[in-house]
Amino acid sequence: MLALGKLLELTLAGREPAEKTQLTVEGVRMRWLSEGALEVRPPEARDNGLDLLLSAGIHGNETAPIELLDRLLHDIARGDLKPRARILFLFGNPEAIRRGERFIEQDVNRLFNGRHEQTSGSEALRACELERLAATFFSLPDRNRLHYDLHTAIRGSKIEQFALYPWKEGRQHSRQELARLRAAGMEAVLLQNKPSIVFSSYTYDKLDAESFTLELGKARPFGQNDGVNVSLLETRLKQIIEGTEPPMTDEGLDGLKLFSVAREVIKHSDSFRLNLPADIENFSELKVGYVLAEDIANTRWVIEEKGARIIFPNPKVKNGLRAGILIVPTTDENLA
Ligand SMILES: O=C(O)CCC(=O)N[C@@H](CCC(=O)O)C(=O)O
Ligand SMILES: [Zn+2]
Repeated sequence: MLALGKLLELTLAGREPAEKTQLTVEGVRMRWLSEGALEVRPPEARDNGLDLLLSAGIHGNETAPIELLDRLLHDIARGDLKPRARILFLFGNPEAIRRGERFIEQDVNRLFNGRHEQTSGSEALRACELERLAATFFSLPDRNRLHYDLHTAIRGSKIEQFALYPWKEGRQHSRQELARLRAAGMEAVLLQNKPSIVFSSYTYDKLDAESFTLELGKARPFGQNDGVNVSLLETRLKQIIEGTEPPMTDEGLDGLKLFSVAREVIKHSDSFRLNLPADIENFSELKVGYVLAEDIANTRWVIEEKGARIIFPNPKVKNGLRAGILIVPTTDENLA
């Protein structure tokens, strides 16, 4: 296997490779760009015009997606997987990955779309570098752009695998992309309805990619991910990479559940209290009238929406950040 296939090993050891560019026997070029960043380019004659960004480890303790990208890279470096797409592999927060922590000082996934400029520290610099790497990668004209930012969740979930689809004024969510996600094993998609500061929102909003955050199960340490079944996603990614994806039928989206954001619950102060059991699962339903949270100056978050469910409840976030998302079921009538 080519040494650059060991991007994860290099990243975990904090090392730069001696050789920055290597070629497989089939002429696939692997190029190390920066810590945790590697570009794969097929020979020109095989290139099918897709630019695919695969990122993981934006949160350092979310190891199943990192292991998945590591397997894909090994297959490419051995010549077992023969790309027809250009690919950028990114391990988002190398220092947090080495320490097995979600982040060190600041959550990198709250520092995109301008946020890193309002703060300082190594994670702000990394978010800036990730934006630059993504922008350079997606700068070639007339190509299809796709970004999957892979995550696992802090808690268990009534729906294990789901995607979050960013929003941009004047742009419609794509039914074709939802069909692709369904084929990749996603059971639900959350359609955003306002701008956001996460990585997938940056590539969707600023770089015109079709972009998604994918949640694949519960976060566990390296080597303990047997409970996270990524086989459908892995198969689909290999097909996307090799240009062998079976045609997608988009009718009915095969039972894919769609949700939209009703409200983001923002923690405003240290007085914030979330009235949920510590072990509550994502997608748990909340009854109308339920007092979900309380904050400074007697402010209360009361459930008003019928069929509301909670995802990513987390009272430990910093003040000013999202402490949960209230979602409601929606239909496919506004898809492009
Ligand atoms: O389990 C949790 O509370 C968080 C899991 C996670 O890291 N999710 C992403 C979602 C990003 C998005 O909103 O698209 C995050 O919170 O950064
Ligand atoms: Zn995450």
